[in-house]
Amino acid sequence: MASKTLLLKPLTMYTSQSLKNGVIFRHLWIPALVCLYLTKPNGALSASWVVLLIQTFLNYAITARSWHSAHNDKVQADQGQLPPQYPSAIPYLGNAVSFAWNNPSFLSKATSYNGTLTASRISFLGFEIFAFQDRQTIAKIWKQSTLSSPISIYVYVLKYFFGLPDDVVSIYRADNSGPFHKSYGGSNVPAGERIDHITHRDLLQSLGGPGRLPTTRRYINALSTRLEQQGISEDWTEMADLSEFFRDIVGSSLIECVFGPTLLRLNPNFMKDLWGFDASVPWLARAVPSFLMPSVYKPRQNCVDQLKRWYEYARDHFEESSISADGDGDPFWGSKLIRRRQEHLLAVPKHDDDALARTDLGLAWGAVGNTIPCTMLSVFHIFKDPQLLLRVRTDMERLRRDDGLLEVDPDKLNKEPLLSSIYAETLRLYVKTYFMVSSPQADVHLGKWSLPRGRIGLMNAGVSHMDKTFWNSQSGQHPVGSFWADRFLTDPRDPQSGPIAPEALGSSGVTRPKSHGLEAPQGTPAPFFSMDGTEGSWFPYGGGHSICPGRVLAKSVILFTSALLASNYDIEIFSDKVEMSTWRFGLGVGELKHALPFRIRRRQT
Ligand code: HEM
Repeated sequence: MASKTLLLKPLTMYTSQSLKNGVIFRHLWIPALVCLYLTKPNGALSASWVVLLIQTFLNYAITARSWHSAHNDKVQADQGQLPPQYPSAIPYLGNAVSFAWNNPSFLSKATSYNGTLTASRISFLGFEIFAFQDRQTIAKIWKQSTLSSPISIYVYVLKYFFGLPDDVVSIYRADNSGPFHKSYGGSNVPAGERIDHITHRDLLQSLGGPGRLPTTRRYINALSTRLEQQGISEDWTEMADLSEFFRDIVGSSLIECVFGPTLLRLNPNFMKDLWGFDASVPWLARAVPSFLMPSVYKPRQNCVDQLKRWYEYARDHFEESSISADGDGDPFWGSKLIRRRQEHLLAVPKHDDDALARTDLGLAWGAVGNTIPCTMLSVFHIFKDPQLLLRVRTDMERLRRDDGLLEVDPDKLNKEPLLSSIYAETLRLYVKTYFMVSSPQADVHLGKWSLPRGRIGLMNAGVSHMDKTFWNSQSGQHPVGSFWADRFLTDPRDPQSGPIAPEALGSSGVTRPKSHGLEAPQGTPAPFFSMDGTEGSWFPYGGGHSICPGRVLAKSVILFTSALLASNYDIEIFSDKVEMSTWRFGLGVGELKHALPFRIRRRQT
């Protein structure tokens, strides 16, 4: 009896569930076509088309009905249910066409209901993706230790973006031990093959830990030297494109502060090839084979060859005494981070110079890919608004009087309220990265929704960054799609100020940002910068343990470059707007559709 119940229960559950979800009705075309085939009436072909058309309509109606009812049914906040399926007409194909055709607009539609961000299951080509965009769920995702390892996405990126050979990728694929010091329970990956942990430990210590300040100081020196070398005088110099200027001057300075001056001295074309690689990334991400587009693969190979040449030279010339007094920099390897990667990554099985060069290409691209366009866009907005430029210059005058700009403590600069707000607003407006998470071992409960074991969860920063119900627009004066330098400033005297819309405050525990003692020293309640409450809505760097390890360095680069240019130069940009293409949607900052011609001169002092 018991065994009969055990057998029948899943069957009846499946049938009633299937009826409820309309699964049975979605496959009526199969018996209909079989009947047509067996009876072969006149006009069978046209009748088959009619059957398929009716079925398409029926499918759409059924999935749309369950999509609406899932959102209209009262769901308890902590129920942990599967997100509803986004309506689609054709089984197997699912939402593939809309997803590929206009990805940004499809994703926005598929993850909102009645103007509120939500979650949905998007199906295509037999696959199912769990798209989460509501801020409560995203904030929960960042806190889940089981979703901390980016290894599943790493495997794809290393293979397709950087061309890591399969035998090396297999080491990453086999590593289920997680990024933490202690392996995940159940994992028996040997310590020397814990590539997730080995990579992250060095990145976190060098970019977020003791290595961050020396690296930032090297950036400050490299940038100011490069700008001096441009020979920009007090007379205007015209240049063809602000983006090119930043890629060259700011990009080289950032690469130099991590990889040292020798890489660029030995390989004068490295930056050109690195940006060539950056332009190829959307093709590589779509796995376009090299025999169809060999030109897409050329800059990547050039970068790898140049990195390998540099390794040989640095090995021949580096000595312990080359390390600078701060214990971090050296002229050959550039930084402790690179020395550690040489030591630790080459010790991992299957890793040789070629494999290391491909992961170092990842580090170089990770450093400049988003930082440089964001720095350029911050500077664009500052110089396009004379009032804003004046405010930044006034703030920098104060800082200059206290410390001098080149000697400024990077952590002190990073606390400047107006510059910080410009930085946060630039990233909000332009960074549209996709994030994927997966839990290989267990289902994950995310409050209202859940993510089953082994399934892929997807979030897009761009969708959340444009959430009209969350971001403060001061009653529509500063729409979410426009740049507003003060969006992230909270004025204690103005209840309408701050990053979060007053109507969104109070909902689901979101409160008005607190000053954390950042008021002006005289005790006047001056506007302060705070990101409090924006955790599930502002995530250009991702979140949780796999959050970008270079984020504080990136902020220093953006703030210092903006401060230096605003203080020492006049820049006139001959274009009033920036138009981004959607070709790179999901891969970080979009690509500008046009050049930004400008002129520059040194300010008279
Ligand atoms: C505005 C600038 C930047 C943005 C928007 C950005 C964004 C990101 C994002 C979204 C990720 C993936 C996080 C995840 O997997 O969840 C990432 C990873 C990474 N970023 Fe950044 N990043 C920036 C600047 C930098 C800088 C300046 C560096 C270093 C010098 C850097 C180094 C890295 C590295 C090494 C990784 C891979 C970390 C890993 O192994 O998981 N990034 N970044």
